[in-house]
Amino acid sequence: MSVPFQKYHGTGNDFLIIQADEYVPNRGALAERECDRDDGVGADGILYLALEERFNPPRVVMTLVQPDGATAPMCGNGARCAADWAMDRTGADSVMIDTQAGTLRADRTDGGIIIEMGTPTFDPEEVPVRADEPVFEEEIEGLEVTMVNTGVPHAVSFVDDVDDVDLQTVAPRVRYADAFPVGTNVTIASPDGEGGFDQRTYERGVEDETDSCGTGAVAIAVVARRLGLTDADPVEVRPPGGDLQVSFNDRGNATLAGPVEHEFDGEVAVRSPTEL
Ligand SMILES: N[C@@H](CCC[C@H](N)C(=O)O)C(=O)O
Repeated sequence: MSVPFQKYHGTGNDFLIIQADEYVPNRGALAERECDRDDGVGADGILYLALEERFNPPRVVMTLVQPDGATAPMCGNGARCAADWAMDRTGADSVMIDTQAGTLRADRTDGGIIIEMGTPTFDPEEVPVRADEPVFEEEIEGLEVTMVNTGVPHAVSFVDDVDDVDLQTVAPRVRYADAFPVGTNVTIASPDGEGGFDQRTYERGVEDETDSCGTGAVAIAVVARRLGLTDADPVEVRPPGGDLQVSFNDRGNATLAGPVEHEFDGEVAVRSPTEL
């Protein structure tokens, strides 16, 4: 048996998209196999999308299954890819994306897709981090981090030059630190001198650095504003895979904007339950 997929990426953060009503007996096993860049199609995750066209604007229920087989409550670039996918199918220029972290509005722009990212929080219970107070610029496993949740947890650290950091060595220690009951993504940023930042993120669930992370870009902008490191709006954030813009609206919510590309389509084999 096989199921069709569409491959999308948002600034290099790439996903297989599978319609949620396709029969996939073990979503975790499929993600582990097909996200592998040597033996599978290769991706940072599989997005299962259920399109509900009866609403105006149309709605999409999004579930991200990561390469480790687990689901994540939110994904900024994934949500932008999901929006583009839904807009291609419906002709709409706006859609609502239902995620485990809330319902987000997405709109088509000249340069790609912009999405409203919910309200970021430093509250230790909501990040979550084992601490009595919000964690600002505290050393955890050798890295000075500020903890924020932008849909998923990020440990944000500002450094002089992101390219000077050995992320593969530094990040796993922080990602698995005892302070984080559900782990954390690790995002480093260096100021560009004009209110923007270069970004690198080591992602929980991928267990590796990715070319871009949308919730990470928002985390950088939110923390930088809070620490007085920028007053730019939009804040330009540059992960290795492309350029993202983070803005702030009247409701205190961040928006995330950037390009999305539909790369190719294909099919992946799925096993029937009797073969598992
Ligand atoms: N790449 C995503 C974030 C995906 C979830 C993350 N790896 C987690 O497990 O928290 C993004 O663009 O935000």
